[in-house]
Amino acid sequence: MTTTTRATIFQARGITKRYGHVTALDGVDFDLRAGEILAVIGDNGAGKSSLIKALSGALVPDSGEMLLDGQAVHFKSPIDARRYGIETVYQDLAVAPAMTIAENLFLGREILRSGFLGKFLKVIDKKKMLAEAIKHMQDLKIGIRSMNQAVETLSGGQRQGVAVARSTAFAKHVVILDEPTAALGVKEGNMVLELIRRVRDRGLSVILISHNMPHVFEIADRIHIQRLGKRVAVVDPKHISMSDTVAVMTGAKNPEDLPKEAHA
Ligand SMILES: Nc1ncnc2c1ncn2[C@@H]1O[C@H](COP(=O)(O)OP(=O)(O)OP(=O)(O)O)[C@@H](O)[C@H]1O
Repeated sequence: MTTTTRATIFQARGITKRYGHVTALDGVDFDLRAGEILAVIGDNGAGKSSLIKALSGALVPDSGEMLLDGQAVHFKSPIDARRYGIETVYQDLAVAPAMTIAENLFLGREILRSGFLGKFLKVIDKKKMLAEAIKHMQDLKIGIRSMNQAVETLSGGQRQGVAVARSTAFAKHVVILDEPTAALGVKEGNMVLELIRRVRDRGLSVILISHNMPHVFEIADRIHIQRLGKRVAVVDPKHISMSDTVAVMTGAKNPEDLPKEAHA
């Protein structure tokens, strides 16, 4: 199925967020289709983080609406968004460095089993968590020698892999990745791009915030361009050049002047 024929699964309409006299989001619209990688790009201050925070429940907009599978949703916290199968990996990763990979994968969502004192006293089922962690990491082809390794002993790319694996283990619909390759070298960045493709190929939709235009062009099915708190265009990276995309992003080019096929 091509990305143009896919159903829209997550939508936002007219989202507005003001911080005092600063309008971070100025009636922004957003559409994510099933099984696509949608990149969100924009200059500093364009409102990318604010948009992602609204979509992931980390920020409650002043106005506007969000629809998941056509149903209105109101997220008051990231926990609400997670309940609907939307998981976010922030740039600072929030992995627990001293804990093992398996423990990190299930952090805050540990698998429990009945303890010796009967069904009323639950204990953490380490064996099951380890088995599921191994399976999940293998499914995503993340090569790690031991799941019992502390995360602080991993490379940057491997840590990013653990954070992505954790989000995809629990996401039913959407994975939001905030600058997942920003701190990585070329090889590790490519490894993470490959991982993102695998996540998409498993049927999840991915929102990717990135400043790295070559990465965006390599991996995105469509690109949402954010400017001054609004969505100014959604473009098809197969039918637009990187320089025209940047020109729209910075305001040097009017999106209406793009050829028809550049719009997605
Ligand atoms: N908590 C806040 N308090 C006040 N102003 C804020 C706050 N968060 C964001 N802003 C302002 O809102 C606008 C949009 O910020 P946002 O962080 O969403 O943009 P961005 O596109 O993610 O930028 P960057 O690429 O620099 O991270 C900016 O002008 C920013 O200064």
